[in-house]
Amino acid sequence: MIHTQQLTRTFESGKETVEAVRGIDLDVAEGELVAFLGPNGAGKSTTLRMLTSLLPPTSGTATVAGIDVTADPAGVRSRIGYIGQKDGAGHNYRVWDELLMQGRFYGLDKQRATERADELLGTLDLEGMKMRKVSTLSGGQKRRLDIALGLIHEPALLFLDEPSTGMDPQNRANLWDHILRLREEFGTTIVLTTHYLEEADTMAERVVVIDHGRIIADDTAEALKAEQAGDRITVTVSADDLPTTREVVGQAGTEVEEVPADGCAAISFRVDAGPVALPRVLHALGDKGVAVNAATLKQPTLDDVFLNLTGRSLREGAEA
Ligand SMILES: Nc1ncnc2c1ncn2[C@@H]1O[C@H](COP(=O)(O)OP(=O)(O)OP(=O)(O)O)[C@@H](O)[C@H]1O
Repeated sequence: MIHTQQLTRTFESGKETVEAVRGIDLDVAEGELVAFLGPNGAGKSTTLRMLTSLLPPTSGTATVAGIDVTADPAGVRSRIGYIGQKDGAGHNYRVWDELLMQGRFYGLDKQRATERADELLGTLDLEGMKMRKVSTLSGGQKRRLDIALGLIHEPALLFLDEPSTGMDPQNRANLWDHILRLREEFGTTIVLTTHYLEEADTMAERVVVIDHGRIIADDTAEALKAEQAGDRITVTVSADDLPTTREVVGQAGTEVEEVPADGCAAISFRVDAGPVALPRVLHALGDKGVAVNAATLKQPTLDDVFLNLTGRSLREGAEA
């Protein structure tokens, strides 16, 4: 569905050259749900804008839905839906009129535009809003209308730039229900950007981590966490039990770290499958007569993955 080779975009800003996207190679298959995750300024939106033909690449190539973005930008646009960061609906129009206008803009005849508008009002739970002016909708309703507008011409590929930014958790969950339903019902390929870690983690099946204009990791959230960070067990034992604990832990895991405290020490170590390893380690320690004062298991987040890859926290970047 998407194929890019060394996709690059630079901006001239005064005397400075900003390398926003530096050679991205990406393949997205039909039906995938892919999240671009990265801190502010990483190049996510610029990449999306090139893929949607809104911005010409400085160099490199991109084929989207079988069409070269540089050779035929209008062809790309007719085959995709794009929902940008700012809402695109005209605030003085009624929801229904907005949908019909968008349908006609994409070349649907009146009957088809009406059918699609009706379908989408249903799919996106906006039936009650049909005759309301856009300006009177809540933030979550407006965002759902944006999505309906992006889908009116039944694109097989949908791009969403930070679809849930600024939404409260309930609206965000609701929006995700709708996005996931689109996939299930229509097999829509979805590419979105986010800097919400939890969102990328739980919703997208594939996470493309972007930093400084480059893809630095690309896999399922599960695989990224297992490869890049791993589960960590920490056991606290008395100083007397330290030598035996070191021995057991050395056999059970890797990357062992020791933090001494008053008369005791916390030993933490990395394991592959924490929930399985933890009881085994506790058993092994018990068998050797070690009294464990406390034990914790920490499973990694995508922030740990980002930290491991870059030495920086994505959370800090996102809040900057
Ligand atoms: N029109 C422009 N002129 C100059 N620099 C630009 C322009 N558009 C983007 N940039 C720069 O390109 C870099 C990448 O920006 P981009 O908007 O793609 O990042 P992003 O990952 O989408 O960030 P955010 O999460 O904040 O939306 C940033 O350094 C940004 O300042």
